[in-house]
Amino acid sequence: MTALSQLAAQLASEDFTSIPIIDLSDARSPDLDKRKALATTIRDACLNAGFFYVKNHSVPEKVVSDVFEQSHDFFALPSETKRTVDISKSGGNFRGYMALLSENNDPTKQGELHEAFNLGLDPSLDAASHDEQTKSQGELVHSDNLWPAEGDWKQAAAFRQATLDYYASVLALGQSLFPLFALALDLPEDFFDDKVRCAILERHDGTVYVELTLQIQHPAAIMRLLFYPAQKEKPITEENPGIGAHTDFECFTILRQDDVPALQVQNRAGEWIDAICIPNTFIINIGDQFARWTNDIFVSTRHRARPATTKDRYSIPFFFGCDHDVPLIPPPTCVSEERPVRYEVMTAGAYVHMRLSETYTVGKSEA
Ligand SMILES: O=C(O)CCC(=O)C(=O)O
Ligand SMILES: [Fe+2]
Repeated sequence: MTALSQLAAQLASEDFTSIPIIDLSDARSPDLDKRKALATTIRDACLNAGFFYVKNHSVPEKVVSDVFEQSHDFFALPSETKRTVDISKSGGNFRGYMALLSENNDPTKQGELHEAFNLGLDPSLDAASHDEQTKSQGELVHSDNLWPAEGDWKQAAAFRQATLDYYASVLALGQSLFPLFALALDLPEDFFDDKVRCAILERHDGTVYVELTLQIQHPAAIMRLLFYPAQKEKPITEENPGIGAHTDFECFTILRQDDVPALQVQNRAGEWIDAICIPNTFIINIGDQFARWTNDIFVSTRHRARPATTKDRYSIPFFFGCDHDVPLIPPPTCVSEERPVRYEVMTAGAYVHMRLSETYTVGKSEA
């Protein structure tokens, strides 16, 4: 058995009652030993809870507060205005606005008490990813995002700018985690470089942008603004949760929550552990694509959102996958005699599309 496989078996059998907080200050340290030490703490979290907080993550707080402000204003718009960017107009591409009760992460339930605005990589950041060549891949089409028009909402341009600034900053954070995940898996630090092909550009004012070139055709990162309105008439129940119990689909999720608690993570004993709100942190959780790719060395853990019924809540999950054309072949360190390959190899795009189609009935009927 490989050392990693042995450790995975051990940590997957131990339970957790809290979620670790990991300091990312050493993520870009010139000292390899420091990067390795950080990767070890990340490894233990990925093999055990599948969830961890990160602090000192380099995303500017102003970028975060701006997008939350815009999110508040967007969801406060009249329903007709929000419907101008309804997901049904995205050609089966899961972009745009989703109204209350239009989603079911747990298919046994009756609709979820949140609204959402979904976006992916924007052509203004990467025109090349929207060309015909990309569309011919036939797996998951990267079409334009749906943005409110200035004629419908005078703040539309500021909304778009704040949302894209956040997207670019969190994309950069996500990309900076891949070398650490590689070290965590006993792989060369650059293992994921050709599987997540974005280059990060830092602007003189410190804003991080992402340089995307022609070869980057499948940047797979979907961000959602989520709004859980306070429920006075229709209380949050088992049947109508904020978000029902589920695992995420992509490699990992970078979640920012506001100060209204809701997120809970299920441990192996079946208990729901509160993922409390910790200022200036993001929560990272492993998704099913990474669990599958690593032959279940990394664990993808069930979670749900059950906000208090008396307060509005806002959160922003950012689902980071590898490029859609990459086949999910388990790396050699994740396979051993005792842990033979567990899953059929699919490309990342085919896998995510399959999972999205199961959850979003709107996207499915349009696809
Ligand atoms: O809003 C939250 O805290 C959790 C959101 C979530 O789990 C998801 O969107 O997958
Ligand atoms: Fe989730």
